[in-house]
Amino acid sequence: MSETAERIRLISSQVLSDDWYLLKKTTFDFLRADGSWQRQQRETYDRGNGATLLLYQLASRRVVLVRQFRFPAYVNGHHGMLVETPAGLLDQASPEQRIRAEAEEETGYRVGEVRKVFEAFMSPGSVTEKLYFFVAEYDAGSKVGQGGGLEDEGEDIEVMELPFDEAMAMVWRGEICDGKTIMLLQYAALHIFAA
Ligand SMILES: Nc1nc2c(ncn2[C@@H]2O[C@H](COP(=O)(O)OP(=O)(O)O[C@H]3O[C@H](CO)[C@@H](O)[C@H](O)[C@@H]3O)[C@@H](O)[C@H]2O)c(=O)[nH]1
Ligand SMILES: [Mg+2]
Repeated sequence: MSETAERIRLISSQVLSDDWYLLKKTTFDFLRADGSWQRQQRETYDRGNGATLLLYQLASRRVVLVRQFRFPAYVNGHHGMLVETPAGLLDQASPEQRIRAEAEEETGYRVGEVRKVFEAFMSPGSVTEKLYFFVAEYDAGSKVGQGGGLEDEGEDIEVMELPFDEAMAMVWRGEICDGKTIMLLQYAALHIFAA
């Protein structure tokens, strides 16, 4: 049992929305550090887990990113066209299996070996999702299709191959403002493209 199992007593759980993904409200008692029990309620948004990948080419010092419209960012004041590392929800597959398929679907690059570099909860106060982060090297022969995503799922993805230094400059200029993408680019700055 985990160290917190004895500190949590589930009281009830209510499904608020079960449409595309699952939103629940759960009531539980939590044993505080001072030994007292406190009743709390939390909403959790469950979309399953996901995986993302930074495609990089060492010799040319380039990376492959994707650009697509993200409605939730749009409703929060952004123009909505986010530049990101390719990513997808796991849908019951393993993270490695899924990221290979997703990378090819979104970018047109078929990757060989992928390396997992870390796992992270991206919004642990409300979203249950854990994201698995990968990196993989590509070369000219890796490009097997156009990418672009699945039109019937509403995906309309532009593939961008650009110098790594330009991608980092886009982070500093605020033009790349997606968390997973910044994390993988910074990983690359430290461990892949470090001078
Ligand atoms: N109809 C409908 N479609 C939806 C809805 N929400 C998402 N979709 C569609 O569901 C598909 C999910 O595509 P994926 O490529 O599997 O996932 P993703 O949206 O790219 O998510 C990835 O990035 C997220 C943001 O960084 C990550 O949170 C997630 O883990 C994953 O890595 C997309 O076609 C998206 O438009 C919805 O409420 N309704
Ligand atoms: Mg995606």
